[in-house]
Amino acid sequence: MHSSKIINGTRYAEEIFTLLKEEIYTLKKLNIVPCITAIMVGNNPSSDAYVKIKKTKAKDLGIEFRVLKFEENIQLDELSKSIAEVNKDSKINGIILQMPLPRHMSKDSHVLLDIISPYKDIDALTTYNIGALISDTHHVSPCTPQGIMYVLKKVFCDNMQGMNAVVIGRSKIVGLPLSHMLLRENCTVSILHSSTKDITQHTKNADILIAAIGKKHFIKSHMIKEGACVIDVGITRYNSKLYGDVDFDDLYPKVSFISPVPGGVGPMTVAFLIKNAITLTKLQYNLPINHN
Ligand SMILES: NC(=O)C1=CN([C@@H]2O[C@H](COP(=O)(O)OP(=O)(O)OC[C@H]3O[C@@H](n4cnc5c(N)ncnc54)[C@H](OP(=O)(O)O)[C@@H]3O)[C@@H](O)[C@H]2O)C=CC1
Ligand SMILES: Nc1nc(=O)c2c([nH]1)NC[C@@H]1CN(c3ccc(C(=O)N[C@@H](CCC(=O)O)C(=O)O)cc3)C=[N+]21
Repeated sequence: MHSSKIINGTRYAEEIFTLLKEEIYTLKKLNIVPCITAIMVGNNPSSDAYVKIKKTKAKDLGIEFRVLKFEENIQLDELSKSIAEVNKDSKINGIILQMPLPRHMSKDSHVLLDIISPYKDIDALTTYNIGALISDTHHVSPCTPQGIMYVLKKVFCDNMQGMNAVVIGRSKIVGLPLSHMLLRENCTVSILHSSTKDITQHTKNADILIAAIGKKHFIKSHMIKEGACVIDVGITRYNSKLYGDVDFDDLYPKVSFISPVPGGVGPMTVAFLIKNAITLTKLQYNLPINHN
């Protein structure tokens, strides 16, 4: 059982990195150094910050991390060709197409993602890997939802059966895959979004509430049930400070568990990104993979 009310994502991430270090060491003995490439399009200060965090962690662990940056106004054809080249490069084991893409190409994001081989798809966002998750035949799944499930399993000692889980947000990278994973743990899942009529009516019913919206301090204490477990995914940068979707101080007295921003879900995302990269590298070399 988790001993404090505050879910310490940084500590859980360290737990995962300790295990991953051993796997990286084993690969090294076989002369294999996993190599990740992040593809960035346009200038987005948040994306720069996130990619920097990923790169620093990868390098710390002895994993190679390359960044390929393209101009915002690059043509779709040219970008597609470049992604295909990275995909073909046998030295590159895992690819991240950093989201969001510039507005003018966001409608084409699935076309661009599907250029990536499912065996190099660290974010598990290709059509194949989304299908594999649903059919339970996946090797990798999206990083942030994996990180959230890891901490929830710790908090609830692997038993979430019958709990009401309410997810706000239905993106392909967070809300949607997370909802599926909660369903697989036998939670009763509600997915809320921008057209949901009475958000509070649903959130008040949540034993587990997950906010993945991107709206600063959207969740206030009157919106939750006494004793709820609240996971804050949203990150808004405002005056160079980070804010979650949850008003932490307001909710704190009422919750059983709460994840902070920063120091909650973010570090878990990075941990599972590295884990996925190692899994994909092992698959490419036909080595046995660790399912834990
Ligand atoms: N900590 C971490 O590791 C990560 C954090 N994030 C952060 O999480 C947040 C969400 O990211 P992402 O899923 O990519 O974002 P998207 O913008 O793709 O999705 C946001 C979701 O929130 C819903 N939404 C927006 N406004 C409201 C509202 N007023 N009421 C109810 N629902 C609303 C949208 O509904 P609709 O579908 O109807 O538009 C949409 O489904 C962002 O702040 C992002 O920075 C993201 C990934 C990892
Ligand atoms: N293709 C793709 N894959 C992603 O995984 C992806 C993406 N696109 N687009 C954006 C989101 C966001 N994201 C985060 C990564 C690290 C932290 C993180 O480490 N946060 C720390 C510190 C944040 C800081 O100090 O800036 C924390 O919350 O404590 C957060 C968020 C990955 N994303």
